[in-house]
Amino acid sequence: MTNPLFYAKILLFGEYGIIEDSQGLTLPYSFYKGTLKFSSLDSDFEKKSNEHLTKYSDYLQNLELPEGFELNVSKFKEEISKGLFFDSNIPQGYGVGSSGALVAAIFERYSISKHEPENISKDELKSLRTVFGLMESYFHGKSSGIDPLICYMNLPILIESKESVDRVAIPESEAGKGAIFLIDSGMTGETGPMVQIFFEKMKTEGFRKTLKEEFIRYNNACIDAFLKKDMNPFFRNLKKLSHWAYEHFRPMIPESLFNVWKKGLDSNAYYLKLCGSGGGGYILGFTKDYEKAEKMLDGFHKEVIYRF
Ligand SMILES: Nc1ncnc2c1ncn2[C@@H]1O[C@H](COP(=O)(O)OP(=O)(O)O)[C@@H](O)[C@H]1O
Ligand SMILES: C[C@@](O)(CCOP(=O)(O)O)CC(=O)O
Repeated sequence: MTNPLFYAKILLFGEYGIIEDSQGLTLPYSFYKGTLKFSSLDSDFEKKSNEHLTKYSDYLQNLELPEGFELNVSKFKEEISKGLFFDSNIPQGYGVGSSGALVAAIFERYSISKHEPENISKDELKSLRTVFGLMESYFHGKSSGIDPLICYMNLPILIESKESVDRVAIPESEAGKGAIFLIDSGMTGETGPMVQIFFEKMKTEGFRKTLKEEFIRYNNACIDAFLKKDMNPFFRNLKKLSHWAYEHFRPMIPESLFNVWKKGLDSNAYYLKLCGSGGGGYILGFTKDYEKAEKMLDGFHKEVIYRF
């Protein structure tokens, strides 16, 4: 039997806001995926992945999980010694959840109690999120646990607040002129340092105030409008969100995209926002006319993730 596949994820809305109790919306992204596999570890990638797993298994061995959750770490270690690696094309440090997919795959294979994603209640989702948060913290410091959760469930997830997450139905993608797309900044980013910059900014009262009164308001309004497919308020709030990030999330915007970020705001042809913590990796773009936006963003590598 082959092992299950775990997909990349896209945090469409909620980066940083979810740390401060905003809503968030996250989707599986099946273009990239990973699965646990055995091999003779001939390639560099396989060898390196296997080494990562060895280090991670040491962390898991010392990790206390909440009651009712336990991982069979000795089986994990035994399988690592037999050539286990995570066969994944999810780019690392790109904000699309390579470590989340890995955590979900490990949990699926080594959790002693079985959890069927189809039958999980809202309360169990909350406990799973806590477990995943602890497991994923190894990779980039404190983790919200959302990445492995979405990956494990393989369904869009609405983050309602710090305490509460639920499954959500996303409007069907359809062949229209509009698109949501990823732009490659051409460099990797690291979540830990970016989150640190965010907390540094949070020490200033002015920043806390604008985050709460503006950023979180636009963010939540975007989610609301997107789920209702209410495209005019959606784009109105997207513009505000993009402009706010241009002013206040400057260190998180990869330099290679700084000018085109502004160009989108000035022309209204498209709007850019962070995709996860930023600093590198992918940035998200939204446009009512992809053909036009694509021409304006000539030379950048793009991937369309949703059409409307
Ligand atoms: N295929 C893989 N095999 C082993 N470890 C992996 C693999 N993919 C990702 N990882 C682990 O996840 C880390 C990257 O996770 P992270 O820094 O959170 O970035 P991302 O935004 O891609 O999740 C890597 O440094 C590595 O430890
Ligand atoms: C920046 C943050 O809000 C979103 C996650 O970012 P990333 O998808 O791991 O790059 C951090 C977090 O909530 O864990």
